[in-house]
Amino acid sequence: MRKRKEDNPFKKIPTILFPEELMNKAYNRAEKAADKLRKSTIGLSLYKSRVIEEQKVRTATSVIADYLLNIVKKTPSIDNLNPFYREILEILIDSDEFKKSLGALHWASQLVRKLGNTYSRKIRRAKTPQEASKIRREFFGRVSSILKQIYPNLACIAVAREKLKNIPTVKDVPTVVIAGYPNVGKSSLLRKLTDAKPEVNSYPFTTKGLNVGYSHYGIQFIDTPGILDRPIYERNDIELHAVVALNYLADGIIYVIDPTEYCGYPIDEQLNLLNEIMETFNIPIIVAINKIDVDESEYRENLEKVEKFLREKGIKNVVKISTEKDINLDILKRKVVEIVKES
Ligand SMILES: Nc1nc2c(ncn2[C@@H]2O[C@H](COP(=O)(O)OP(=O)(O)OP(=O)(O)O)[C@@H](O)[C@H]2O)c(=O)[nH]1
Repeated sequence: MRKRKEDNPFKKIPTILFPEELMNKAYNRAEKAADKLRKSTIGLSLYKSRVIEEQKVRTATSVIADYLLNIVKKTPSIDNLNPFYREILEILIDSDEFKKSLGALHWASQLVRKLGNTYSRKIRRAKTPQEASKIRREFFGRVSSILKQIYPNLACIAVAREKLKNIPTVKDVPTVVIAGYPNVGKSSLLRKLTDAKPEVNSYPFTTKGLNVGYSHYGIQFIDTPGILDRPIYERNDIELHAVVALNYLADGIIYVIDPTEYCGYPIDEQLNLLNEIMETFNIPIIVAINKIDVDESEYRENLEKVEKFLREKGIKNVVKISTEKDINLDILKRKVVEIVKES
């Protein structure tokens, strides 16, 4: 599966309670349950205290074991994760530690349940109310030390949750990524292709944020400052993961070229990056030659270079545009819809 098919799966991870908070929750619930029984149970004091202490143990067991198991169940399994999100996860957290931590929570949940059964049985055999209460205290002590043992694992999941839950949900709609050197006109183009003001989302990909815009014809456009705007071989590990993530996400790429070089980047560098992107992504590319409102005599030589390059590479999806003067943007939109349909 190449494309993401679900919303941000990390949003489902429940809030992580730390050992002390979880123990407090278990104590409180156990006390409440015991209170109810105190009022409703009649009988000799030994029988009554056994029933009450057992209730405390059982309530605490289910609070803690269910809570831990719920985290494990609601946390997406890395192996089944859509590749787009898996790449993001690799960027943000140590996935081995994440897996190990989930394993630890599962282990702790089962152990607490087992202890709950063992100690409940012990309480039923207690010879005095004091003994029943001592056994219950011992149970709480053991559970507390299990939770302390998994403290680093809870912390790992909590950190992962914080980092992952805010990844904006990139909608499950056809997606086109806009690439090109800085200042070639990518943000202007994004604004022209989409209806509302694009959302700027913080993304693990880049410190600059990721601009996402939606069009009325159902396509999502993403501008990726900091990622596809200079040579890919200069990328660090994190950014390489980001490139891979984009590869999973995109149905098409618009590569914006500024032949006027007003952007500050020579045309040769712009063509090199286009070449790299074509080699890295196995996705249809449209080349948008921007700023053609500028007098052609200023950049004719560059334009010829671009056209020669495109001919040699066999790139046919090419549109000369001006985002500023709205030239040929309709043709570009039609091409976008075509390549997305094909993809
Ligand atoms: N003449 C002309 N200038 C344009 C055109 N499109 C964009 N520009 C100008 O180019 C500059 C850069 O435009 P942006 O849209 O910010 O470029 P960008 O690629 O998003 O830049 P970064 O966000 O830095 O990556 C701005 O000064 C725009 O006004 C165009 O069609 N014609």
